[in-house]
Amino acid sequence: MNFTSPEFRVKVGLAEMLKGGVIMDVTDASQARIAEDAGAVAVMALERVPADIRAEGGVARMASIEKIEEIMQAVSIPVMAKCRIGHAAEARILEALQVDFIDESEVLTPADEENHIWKHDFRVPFVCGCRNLGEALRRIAEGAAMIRTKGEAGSGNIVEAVRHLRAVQREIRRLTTLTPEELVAASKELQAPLELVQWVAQNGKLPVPNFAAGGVATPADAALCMMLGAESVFVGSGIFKSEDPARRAAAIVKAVAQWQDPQALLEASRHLGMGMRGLDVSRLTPEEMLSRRGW
Ligand SMILES: O=C(CO)[C@H](O)[C@H](O)COP(=O)(O)O
Repeated sequence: MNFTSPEFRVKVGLAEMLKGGVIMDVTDASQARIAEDAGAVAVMALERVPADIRAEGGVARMASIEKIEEIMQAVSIPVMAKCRIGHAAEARILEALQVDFIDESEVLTPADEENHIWKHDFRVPFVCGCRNLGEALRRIAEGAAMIRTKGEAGSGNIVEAVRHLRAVQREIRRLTTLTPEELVAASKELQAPLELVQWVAQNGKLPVPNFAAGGVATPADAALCMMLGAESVFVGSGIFKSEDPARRAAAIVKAVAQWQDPQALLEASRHLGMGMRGLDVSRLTPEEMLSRRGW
């Protein structure tokens, strides 16, 4: 199967190099420099941070080529960029631009409500979001070399990220207890290929790195994601919708690197100024939940 091929393992190796770090959403060169100076391991180029996409509405597309180039020229760390779910043409353009990773993201307006991109056909690695193990395995089957739990992007509320991280870990643990014939039924329930289900059952983890995203607003939120099994954290609105983005960005990097050290977390949490206001996710309608996009 494709997920064990040498080409795929090279893409996964690139994802592995980002473990233990923070990937920050940025919309221009000045935000990208703030991210790099704060110690981000990569930046994610997009036209608006998720909180603005949510507030302003309209169709959210791949960022403009000029903005992505501006960001690529501004920093020396890897640059990722988002394309719409199912938008293989945006992805081909980003690949031609030589971004380091493509995020087929629910944060942008989906281009295809049934099909995600067949990512094995690309040389560039992809990251995709998930809410549970079945969604993660379907994306890996299509060729995603990195998974991130979706959380609720732009909400400033960590509750959905926690829900999704716990769901993935709980479902992985369950698979490790099943017999071979029960794994066949699990594959049907998860709507995921049996070979991938068997691999997860044998290894007790995903075959690609599992990062967290969506709603991280404080160093403590980022540390909580790591405690729940994330191997790295994506942050956007929580930094750039706060009073002091540079300070908060550095504090979140520190919290992810030292998430097991309460004293370090205490220091990272001091003197940050106002955080983003945040939303009560339980009041959002299903249509307003970005995490429900994709399947
Ligand atoms: O899809 C993403 C990963 O790059 C989002 O940009 C990420 O979820 C950011 O969300 P938030 O603005 O809540 O931090």
